[in-house]
Amino acid sequence: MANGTREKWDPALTRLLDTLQHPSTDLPSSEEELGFLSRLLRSKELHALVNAHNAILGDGRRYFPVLSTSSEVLSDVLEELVSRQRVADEAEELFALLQRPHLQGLLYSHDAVAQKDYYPHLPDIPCDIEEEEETIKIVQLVKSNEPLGATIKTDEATGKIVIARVMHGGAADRSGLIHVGDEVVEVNNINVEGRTPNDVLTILQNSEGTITFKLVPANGKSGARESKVRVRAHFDYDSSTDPYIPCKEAGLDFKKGDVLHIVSQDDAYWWQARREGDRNMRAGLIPSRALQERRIIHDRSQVSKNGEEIGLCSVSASPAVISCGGTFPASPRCATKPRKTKKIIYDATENDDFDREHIATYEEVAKLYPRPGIHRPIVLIGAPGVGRNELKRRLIDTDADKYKTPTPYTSRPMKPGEEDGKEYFFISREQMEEDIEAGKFIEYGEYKGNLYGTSSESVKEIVIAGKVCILNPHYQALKMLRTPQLRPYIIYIKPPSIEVLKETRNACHARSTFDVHNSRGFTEEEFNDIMKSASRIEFLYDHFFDESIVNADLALAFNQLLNAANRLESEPLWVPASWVQ
Ligand SMILES: Nc1ncnc2c1ncn2[C@@H]1O[C@H](COP(=O)(O)OP(=O)(O)OP(=O)(O)O)[C@@H](O)[C@H]1O
Repeated sequence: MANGTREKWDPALTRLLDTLQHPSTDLPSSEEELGFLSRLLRSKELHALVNAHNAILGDGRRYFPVLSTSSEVLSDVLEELVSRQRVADEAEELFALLQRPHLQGLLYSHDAVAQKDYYPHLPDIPCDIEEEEETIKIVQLVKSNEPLGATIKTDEATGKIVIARVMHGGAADRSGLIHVGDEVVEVNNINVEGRTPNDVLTILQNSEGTITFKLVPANGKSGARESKVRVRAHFDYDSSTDPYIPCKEAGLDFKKGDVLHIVSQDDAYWWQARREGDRNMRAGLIPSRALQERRIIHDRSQVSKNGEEIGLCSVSASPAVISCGGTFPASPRCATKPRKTKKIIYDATENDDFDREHIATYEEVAKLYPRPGIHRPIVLIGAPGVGRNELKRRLIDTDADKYKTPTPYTSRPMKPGEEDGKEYFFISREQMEEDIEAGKFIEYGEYKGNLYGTSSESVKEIVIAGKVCILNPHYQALKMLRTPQLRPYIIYIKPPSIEVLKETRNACHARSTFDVHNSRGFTEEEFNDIMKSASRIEFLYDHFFDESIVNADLALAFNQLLNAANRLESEPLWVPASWVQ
């Protein structure tokens, strides 16, 4: 190695290398050991590590992270950039750079270190310590208005008071000194042996200034790692009405559709979460998926047994005994089916659409950034007659070159004046049956002895051509459409109240879609059918909807649809996590 090169290296390593060249009795004697040591000391990797170490610690300064949420800042910047990509080349380049997995990985690692997201180490217990002697840590916190962010319980086995839970981002967590399982020995010099958690609470409430805990550290520290998981909630949660939450003040309320950042899933029954976008660092408690599923199953079984809420199902859980309660809406399965006079009749069996064996609690989601030239299909779902065709037609009218709807297939013979591929693709019944069997149709049905259907291929073709595919399929087609390949944006067209429905439709002389010839208005019974169908669809599929639009005033509803279509092109939106992997 030339001296010139070596000079740039760490002086201590260079000295060591020099020593190796003049072996003394203190050094390993075998050629093999000397060779190994010399190769190790010359390796670039070791020198890079030493240089990094020196750069961080060498000048005696201590470094602190400027922020510990750089990956969240990254998401914000991406969101800002997404609409400006076309403004400047630099913006487009930055957008592409920030989406690179290496850069995102680097920022995640930075945040993990900044959040001290690694295994905490306490000093080793000296070897000569007496068997009976325990290591005690003394933690002093200044009392403020902020909750401590920890819960305590009596350990069932030992009867001692222990830390049951530490809320991510709370005061206890930020101290880095209080961990789940730590035994509380003294609070403000008061021995708490034999006391209850409530006694400890009273001591804490009566104390002023600083609070001093004497704790016996737990043996195995629970990992403080903050997860990156985001979920969309499919139910409303109000902690104030939940009698089984271990600590009411720590509960996090949310509404169906809210996106939550799950920071800890350490506890099987109570997760810790923040509402996405909420910069409040303290996490709150929410029921875990397992707990919520149990509650739903229990509620359903009670509804089907008695039709009303009764009793509680106890689930023994740490740190509390958790039970389930609540009522479940009566199944709208009894809804009268709308008369089937439309051309395309969905052919699935009744049982197929009863999709609630799937229990909707939380769905893991991730942000999908729009990419120029690749448009997500827009799917309008709703009760027959609610106005989906009307809205679709209006959207296509705004730009017929951009918004396209797939041409349906039929087995009926072509009529004079018709063109293959214009109104329909005309194929033989045998061919169509074969394709249906092979799962090539997203929906299909039979009318007056002829088959009609929409093929998945024709949807894909529109997407590949860089157009926005707009569909208004039967709701049973949702499961086939909601795939990572198509990534549809599902808009539910909701009817207004029955009074407003009648009023708006009658005022515009709306044509009934239940009538084969579309020659008359909706009847009283048909209005009722629209409402019943709507509640059935909501019950079965509302966890699939990205957005709902109430179709009362047509112009207003259309405006909302147009806004949604524009948003799809310009904003990152939450989608099932599996779609972005
Ligand atoms: N908000 C509204 N106010 C008044 N009339 C409306 C409104 N929305 C739709 N309509 C009218 O209601 C009738 C039925 O609408 P449309 O054909 O769009 O229903 P659809 O949901 O597509 O039904 P289907 O699924 O059975 O084909 C049409 O005459 C349409 O113009």
